[in-house]
Amino acid sequence: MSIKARARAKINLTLEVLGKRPDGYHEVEMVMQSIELHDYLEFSPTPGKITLTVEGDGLPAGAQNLVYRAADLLRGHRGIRQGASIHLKKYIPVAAGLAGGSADAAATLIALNKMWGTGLSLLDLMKLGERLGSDIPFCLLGGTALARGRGERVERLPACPGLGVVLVKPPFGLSTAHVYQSYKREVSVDKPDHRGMINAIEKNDARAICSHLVNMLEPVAIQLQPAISVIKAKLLQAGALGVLMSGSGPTVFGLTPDLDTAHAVAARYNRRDEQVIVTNILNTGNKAYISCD
Ligand SMILES: C[C@@](CO)(OP(=O)(O)O)[C@H](O)COP(=O)(O)OP(=O)(O)OC[C@H]1O[C@@H](n2ccc(N)nc2=O)[C@H](O)[C@@H]1O
Ligand SMILES: Nc1ncnc2c1ncn2[C@@H]1O[C@H](COP(=O)(O)OP(=O)(O)O)[C@@H](O)[C@H]1O
Repeated sequence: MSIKARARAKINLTLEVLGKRPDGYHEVEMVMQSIELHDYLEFSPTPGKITLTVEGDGLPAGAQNLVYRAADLLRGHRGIRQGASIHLKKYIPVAAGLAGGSADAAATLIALNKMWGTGLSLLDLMKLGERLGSDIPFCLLGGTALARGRGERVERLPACPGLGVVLVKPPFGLSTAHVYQSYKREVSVDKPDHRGMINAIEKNDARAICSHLVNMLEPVAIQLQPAISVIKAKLLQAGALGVLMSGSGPTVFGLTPDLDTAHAVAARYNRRDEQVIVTNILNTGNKAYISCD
């Protein structure tokens, strides 16, 4: 039986850096949100080994790819002898602050747990996934969530309203490690008001959500790549209700009341060499965020 999965991207509605940890990571607190934009993955059983083919974006198809590493991790964890042939079709921009790699790894854990019958719970998979990246536990849970620790301690929040999202990805990547290493507390914005953001979400208040958008990594990313602040200004000019850089960047997202308005904002956006993608906040109720069929 083959399994098809959608690996959804994420944006950060708030991101607070609380300080450096002894293990070299930074303590963070952030409100994270799944969006419809997704990669496609297809899994088929094969005897013995793991093979991966990748369509789009010059990504490694070998053991460096997070899809391969997630499959290998699950196999080793449960002493599996079975193999898998995996095809990945990329749509999420790479090294963009949208957790595309983490989303693919999360989808791989869910799909192979099903195909191989390893029987791990979602919590087991989240525990296993955090070894591969701080965003993987969130990508496994999906929806609207509060993340703490280095990002691996996630708890579900009330669902964010289905707003439109315009993503603008400049023609360069930003390494998550480099942005965190360059972070300086003094060069930052005020701390986010997570509780205020959560109240705005509970009230379905799009304007209040936009007024609470704060990412403490944004100033250092803008120091590294000033084009990010130009993109923010152009997105507001095009009619977005609120704008923010996602995660460690460089992608900037603009929020709109609905998907149609997001298409109108994208059409008005004065693009140069940026990639512009229209999508929406994703809420699937109590259905899984990683759809496997
Ligand atoms: C399992 C790994 C790491 O040991 O294998 P290698 O790739 O190093 O072999 C994976 O890359 C997985 O790396 P991990 O570092 O967890 O990935 P991410 O969570 O995306 O973080 C990338 C980098 O950003 C910085 N970072 C990230 C999150 C955070 N809360 N604070 C940080 O300082 C750290 O320098 C971290 O190394
Ligand atoms: N399947 C994958 N998709 C995207 N990036 C991947 C994948 N596998 C490994 N990577 C590597 O992981 C790093 C982080 O990618 P990604 O998760 O897209 O960035 P971000 O965490 O900024 O959203 C990139 O340097 C990329 O080379």
